[in-house]
Amino acid sequence: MRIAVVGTGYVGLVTGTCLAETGNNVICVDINEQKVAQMQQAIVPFYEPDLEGIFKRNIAQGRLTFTSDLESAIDASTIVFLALPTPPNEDGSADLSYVLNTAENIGKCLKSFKIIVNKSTVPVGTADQVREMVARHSKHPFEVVSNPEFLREGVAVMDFMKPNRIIVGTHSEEVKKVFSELYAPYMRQGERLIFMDERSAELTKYAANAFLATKISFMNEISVLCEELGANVEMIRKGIGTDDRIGKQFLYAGIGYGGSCFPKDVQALSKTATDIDSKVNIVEAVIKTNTQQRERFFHKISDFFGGNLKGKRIALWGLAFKPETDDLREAPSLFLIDKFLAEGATVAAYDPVAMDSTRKQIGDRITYASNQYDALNGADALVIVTEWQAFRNPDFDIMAQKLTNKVIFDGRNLYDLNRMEERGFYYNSVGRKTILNK
Ligand SMILES: NC(=O)c1ccc[n+]([C@@H]2O[C@H](COP(=O)([O-])OP(=O)(O)OC[C@H]3O[C@@H](n4cnc5c(N)ncnc54)[C@H](O)[C@@H]3O)[C@@H](O)[C@H]2O)c1
Ligand SMILES: O=c1ccn([C@@H]2O[C@H](COP(=O)(O)OP(=O)(O)O[C@H]3O[C@H](CO)[C@@H](O)[C@H](O)[C@H]3O)[C@@H](O)[C@H]2O)c(=O)[nH]1
Repeated sequence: MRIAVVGTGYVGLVTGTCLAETGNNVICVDINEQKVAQMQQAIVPFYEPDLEGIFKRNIAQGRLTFTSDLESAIDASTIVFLALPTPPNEDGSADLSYVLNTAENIGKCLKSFKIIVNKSTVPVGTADQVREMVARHSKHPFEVVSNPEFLREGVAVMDFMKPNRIIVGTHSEEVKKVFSELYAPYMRQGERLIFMDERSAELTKYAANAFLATKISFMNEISVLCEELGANVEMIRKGIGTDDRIGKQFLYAGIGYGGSCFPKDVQALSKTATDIDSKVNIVEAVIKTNTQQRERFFHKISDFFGGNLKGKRIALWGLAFKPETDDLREAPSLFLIDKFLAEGATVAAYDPVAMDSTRKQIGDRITYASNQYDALNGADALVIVTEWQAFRNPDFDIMAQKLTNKVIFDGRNLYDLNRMEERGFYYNSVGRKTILNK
């Protein structure tokens, strides 16, 4: 099939590349000309494991091309995917300007029938708005489909190639046929392609993210109880996760969820409810707990130093909001950095891939270490923010030598408590007892 993908971020480029991989002809459009030039030279513009190989292969085979010219891409395609940003407005609602401006531009250049597919995360009713916008500028027939994306950064290619399910919101039988064919190569079992109306598809995406965020906030609340009551949240996780009705995933307590999706989508769902004079009590509690969780983590560190961080050197392991990405959107590291600096501490950070993106965003407000151990030189405490594999089994002897104090605050529960006790560290993690150094 001939496909255009508008927006080449984590979703758009993965979508375009993975659709090319199954034989489709894909042209990717981005407004950022520098990014387009990079992709035309077969350079992936961000870090996403497993993308580069299939990206290069499909470019070499002529099935994956790039342009900044929307009209030529629309002319060359029958299906047009929108994978555009929907960042939060100040009031928490989703900013639809990228999607609606593009819909307007598509309307203006429509010359024949197209299926316009929204892959961005958008509030209920956006498909209708896109339809109205295109129709305002075009007399040609078209369909608007809601096809929300569920991939996770860091495993995006696998998630796209082997999805748990694909949701397609459409009322058109013709579209159902086209999508059944388009997505057949990605289906392990036929029933994973779920057709529904557009509004339900739009809400399914928010419900999924809000539910996952709820699991996390729930466990974070339990972690607070664990700390107060002398229980171990990892035991609770195992204890409840083995119940199939609960499931093992997304039960990891930590420093609260971050990333480009959960914070904004949970907020947007709450705003949607407010706009219709409804109330989503659980969702609002999830947001509150998430904020409290990261603040609580900061206060534990501050309290350790008697409430005075002035002149303290903090080593930070991890900047990305999660491992295997360079994405910093709503990363807990940025929250902590702001707090540390505001309190007069200095920060030396190390992240295996997100140092360039951090430097672009916050410049030299912190120092960037060339490896994880150099970040520890003369530090009063190590704070672990992202659970990169390289942090899981570090050399504790080197750490002990480099740190001024053998003090670790671990927001990801990476280490065994007994081993930390043997090693003589002060070790403060989430929802577990604190190990006091000898
Ligand atoms: N990142 C994820 O893991 C993920 C997963 C599922 C859904 N989503 C949703 O998908 C959407 C896209 O997210 P993302 O993370 O890929 O965004 P992103 O910020 O990584 O990428 C967006 C891209 O769109 C481009 N763009 C902006 N305006 C444009 C225009 N007018 N024409 C062409 N290109 C334009 C930008 O230059 C950028 O390359 C959002 O709604 C997001 O909520 C994201
Ligand atoms: O048990 C857990 C699982 C995750 N997290 C945190 O939750 C956030 C989000 O993690 P994850 O879901 O792995 O990353 P994303 O790439 O943001 O993916 C989410 O957001 C995407 C955008 O909507 C969706 O497509 C995905 O299905 C959804 O998992 C991160 O800060 C994680 O540290 C926890 O704290 N505990």
